[in-house]
Amino acid sequence: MPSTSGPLYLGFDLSTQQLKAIVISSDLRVHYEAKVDFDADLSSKYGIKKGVHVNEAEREVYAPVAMWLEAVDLVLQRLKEKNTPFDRVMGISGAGQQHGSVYWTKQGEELLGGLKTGETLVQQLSEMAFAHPWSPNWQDASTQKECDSFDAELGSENALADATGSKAHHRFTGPQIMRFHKKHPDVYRATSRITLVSSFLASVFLGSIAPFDISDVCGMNLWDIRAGKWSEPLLKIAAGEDGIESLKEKLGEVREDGGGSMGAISQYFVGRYGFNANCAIAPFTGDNPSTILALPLRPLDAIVSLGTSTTFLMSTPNYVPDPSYHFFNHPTTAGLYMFMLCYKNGGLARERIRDTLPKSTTADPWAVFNKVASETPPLGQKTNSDLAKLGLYFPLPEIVPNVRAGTWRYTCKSDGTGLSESKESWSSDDDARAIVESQVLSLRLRSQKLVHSPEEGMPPQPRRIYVVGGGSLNPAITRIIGDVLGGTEGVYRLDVGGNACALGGAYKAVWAVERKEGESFEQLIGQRWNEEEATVKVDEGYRKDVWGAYGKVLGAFEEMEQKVLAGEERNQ
Ligand SMILES: Nc1ncnc2c1ncn2[C@@H]1O[C@H](COP(=O)(O)OP(=O)(O)O)[C@@H](O)[C@H]1O
Ligand SMILES: O=C(CO)[C@@H](O)[C@H](O)COP(=O)(O)O
Repeated sequence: MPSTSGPLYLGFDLSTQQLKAIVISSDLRVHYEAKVDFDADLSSKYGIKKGVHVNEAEREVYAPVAMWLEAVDLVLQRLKEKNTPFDRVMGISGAGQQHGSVYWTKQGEELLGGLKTGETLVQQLSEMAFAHPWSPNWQDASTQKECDSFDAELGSENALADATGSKAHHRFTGPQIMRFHKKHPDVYRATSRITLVSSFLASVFLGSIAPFDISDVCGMNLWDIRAGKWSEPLLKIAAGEDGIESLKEKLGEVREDGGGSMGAISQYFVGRYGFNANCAIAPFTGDNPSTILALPLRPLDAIVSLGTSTTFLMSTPNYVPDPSYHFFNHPTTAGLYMFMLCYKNGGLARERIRDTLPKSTTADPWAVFNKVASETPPLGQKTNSDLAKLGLYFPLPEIVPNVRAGTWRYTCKSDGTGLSESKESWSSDDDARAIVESQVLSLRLRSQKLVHSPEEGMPPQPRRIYVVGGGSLNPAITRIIGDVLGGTEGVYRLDVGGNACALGGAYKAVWAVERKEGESFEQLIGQRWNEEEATVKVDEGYRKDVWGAYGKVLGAFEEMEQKVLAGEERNQ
């Protein structure tokens, strides 16, 4: 039953394919939800596919900013149609897909502060508020040269990872700005402010340009995490001949406090939708930092986010950066960090394999995929003497490892020896299981340094694995996650389906407004979070024999990646 009194809090997730909104009460119960699917609702107007445009020739991927503005009004309209009492919403926060950049004009800042309630956001902003109509998307792979400069600037990719939490990556905003500046110098100079997607969405609700938040800023290769300030040498190479000061002005400040209020909601939303004029706009963050806020994550618990991207997330007090993964500041708690692995070939790569199978005759488009993936034995081995099947499925150039698009199929013996490229053709049934196994084997390989034995006699693995995102609804996928990754307490789905990220944003809004002096996010949410209501166990997790079988081929999996990477050099 929707709550009939008391404050409500609104969380957003502006992701690659959708804008999602969720409304909760102080006790964290969900009362209203709505979403806009860019392909289903707006592709006829914006011509996007899976939320973006692609320029193959330059490996560019980008999204129309105007589409996001239109989606904000549309998702609020849909919440209104569900009779959401906007006048009771006392806090708003949320998240945006990470690394994307938005280029505002000076006039955009002025327009933001004087929006008329009789016209929509897209009518008032799309023409004049942006120096560039597009936002480079995290799937972009056009910045290899710029990444080489970033990796070299501090001496090595290790030094860059140590300073900023990551080595240089195509999608990271610093290399993106560096290329943007070279490719569009006049547009760059006409740019008054550069925001991330998260601070773009916060700015729309705030009615002025919002600062970066302390976590999402770590996805730029520009923020010195240890020093807690912009890295001057890295700003310098991004800024080019226009100089560091002009870029500093465009970037603005970084807000250290993930909570509190950046100001009251823009009058546009009060007048047009009836929001409470005192509704606080809290900092918005990246989609992955927001996802780890969707539950009080304990050390050694892990989240696998099965969205367009596949990400593996853990919260840790230890800053142990390495070029093979990512570290970000925690979005609400100083002294904690978010460990992240991120893969470009996530949901869409799984969809492509699904679509090679016979079409499902039921309402579930994944029914056939699930059947064959579940009925195919681990590693495709009908007997232990059969060769184990290992594959890599990258319809897009991959991030981890940094390799060209392609599909590779190898086999090895059960003990991991005898790795060789597979000579016989594999069936789509083989591929259905192998793509999920390969994605989870990569998570296991790269998270080894972050996990230890959760209890006496158990091998190093996460204690609990929470699955979120669209793919978390899939029982075949969650079973393979348990088989490969383990989880001594099992695999759990956050029972908000694909909405964990928006839910994390809503929880952040509750904490931002209701926290007592010095009360941490973990304390406040931990006291109110109802685990039984919020999660459902979807798999047993650790099974000794099958977990051990995957462990025996982990070295072969890594060797396969090395062979493919070696082919990368030959291919260049
Ligand atoms: N039942 C399912 N099985 C597997 N994948 C699914 C299922 N339902 C949705 N998905 C996948 O989830 C992805 C979208 O998840 P979502 O978390 O909403 O993504 P994002 O946040 O990146 O927009 C799509 O790529 C879709 O293929
Ligand atoms: O690039 C990353 C993280 O580094 C991606 O996780 C993006 O942040 C977008 O993810 P989706 O929410 O669209 O899957």
